[in-house]
Amino acid sequence: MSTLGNSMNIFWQESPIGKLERQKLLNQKGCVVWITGLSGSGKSTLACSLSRELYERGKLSYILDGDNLRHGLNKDLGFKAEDRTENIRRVGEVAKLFADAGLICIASLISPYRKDRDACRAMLPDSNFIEASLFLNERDPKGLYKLARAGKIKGFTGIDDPYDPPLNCEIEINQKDGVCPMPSAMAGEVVTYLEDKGYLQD
Ligand SMILES: Nc1ncnc2c1ncn2[C@@H]1O[C@H](COP(=O)(O)OS(=O)(=O)O)[C@@H](OP(=O)(O)O)[C@H]1O
Ligand SMILES: Nc1ncnc2c1ncn2[C@@H]1O[C@H](COP(=O)(O)OP(=O)(O)O)[C@@H](O)[C@H]1O
Repeated sequence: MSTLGNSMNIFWQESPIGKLERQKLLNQKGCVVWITGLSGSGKSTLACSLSRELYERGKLSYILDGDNLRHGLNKDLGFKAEDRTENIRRVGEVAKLFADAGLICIASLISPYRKDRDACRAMLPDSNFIEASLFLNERDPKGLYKLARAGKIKGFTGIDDPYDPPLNCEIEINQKDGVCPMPSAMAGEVVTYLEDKGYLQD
């Protein structure tokens, strides 16, 4: 019996089927690929391309996209620092459940604060948290940078709200000779990492 946060008298309920059995069923290892980067840096594009590539190899993944989660689970949160921190904490907890289910969970969020990403990493066992960082040219398909620069959006990441780049991430995707890699090439980098580390078999 324990007391956690605001909950008292709570008990951990064991499941009859464990992570190892689920992984065997799926012939893969559960993990979290956490994609971080500025708005418009290509996070969703990489997440989608990676999910499709894994599907084509018979591997089950699920995307947790920041924008999408703010339509439901996180719709009570805004963009002030404590809301972003709570956003990342919740997504970290959900990602942990997906990884425990045996899936390759792809989280794509700006996740601007290093301490919040590190807290998610600490939730996952056995280095199952793979941080992929995007350093690509800024794009503005939604017109948000234009609005932020005009002062019409306050606290926009990279304009008047901070972004802490990772110091030691597992995968770094950069421009090559000033050219942005194709989405399939970005996904390929991540797939190669997962393959080399043994995540694509049980
Ligand atoms: N102030 C401000 N700063 C940054 N981004 C903003 C802001 N307001 C709205 N948006 C839109 O919200 C998307 C980012 O949501 P996230 O949940 O990934 O953000 S965070 O991780 O909590 O910082 C982000 O989506 P992406 O462009 O896909 O990153 C924007 O569309
Ligand atoms: N590797 C890429 N090559 C060319 N265009 C890209 C690439 N990655 C993203 N884009 C384009 O850049 C824009 C922003 O990408 P998106 O994935 O929505 O970024 P984010 O999720 O980080 O906001 C989109 O218009 C997308 O089509």
